[in-house]
Amino acid sequence: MITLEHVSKTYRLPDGQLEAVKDVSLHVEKGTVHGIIGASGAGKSTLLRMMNALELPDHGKITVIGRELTTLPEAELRKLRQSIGMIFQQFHLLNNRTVSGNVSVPLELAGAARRERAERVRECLRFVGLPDKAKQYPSALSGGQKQRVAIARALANRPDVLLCDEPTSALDPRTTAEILEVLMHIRDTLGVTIVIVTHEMEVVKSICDTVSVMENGKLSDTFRMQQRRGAADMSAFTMSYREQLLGETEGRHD
Ligand SMILES: Nc1ncnc2c1ncn2[C@@H]1O[C@H](COP(=O)(O)OP(=O)(O)OP(=O)(O)O)[C@@H](O)[C@H]1O
Repeated sequence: MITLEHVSKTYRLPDGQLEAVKDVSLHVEKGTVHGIIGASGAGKSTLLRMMNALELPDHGKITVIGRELTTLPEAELRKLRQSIGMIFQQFHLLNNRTVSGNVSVPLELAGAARRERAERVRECLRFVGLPDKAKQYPSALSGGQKQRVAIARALANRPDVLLCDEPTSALDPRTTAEILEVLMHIRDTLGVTIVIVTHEMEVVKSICDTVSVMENGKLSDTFRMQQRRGAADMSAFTMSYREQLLGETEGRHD
């Protein structure tokens, strides 16, 4: 569903350049949740943003839903982006539009008719459990409710892929668990392929089928979560992400 082949990205800065992503290759299978975990500045968000061409790589090939993003003309890229939803840590809702208005935005951009939009907005708000908030403005909602609205907006155009950039980092543990439930429901009932960038181990443990670890712009490890065994009795400071998540060190999955 998503394939990256030898992808690199360098940012040009006033005083030099910064290699944010270095020669990354990765395959995410259809209908799975793939986690990208790693320290701050490792390049996780940059990698995610390249999966819908919000950032373009300097080198390498990115294929999403069978289309090579790196060679698509802008008009086709815009169309393909309708099949790739995205949610963010800070929700990015429009404060001057109601909940319904926010969910309606991608449908308006896609040229959907008013009646079809209204029906789809209702469906999406029901899906995320907020049918009664349609007429509220974002300022009247809790963080968890705002993220549900952002998820409803991301689902409006029936995407095949959902990209999540630290979706629970601004939320408390209980609300985090609720949002992760919604994401699992999306994978299980809609078959959407989900990529989730996080620095929270618990998020990966709860919902990821496969995981990549990013360090200094490179993928240092990729593995499946069902290889999980007993928790190792080691300090989190000396254990690799793989050991902390799986309690073992074998079984590389590329
Ligand atoms: N638009 C940009 N211009 C210049 N440098 C950037 C830009 N975006 C990111 N960077 C730099 O690239 C590196 C990787 O950043 P990125 O946000 O991808 O990492 P991250 O792992 O997602 O970090 P965090 O968890 O803190 O969000 C960092 O050093 C960052 O400062």
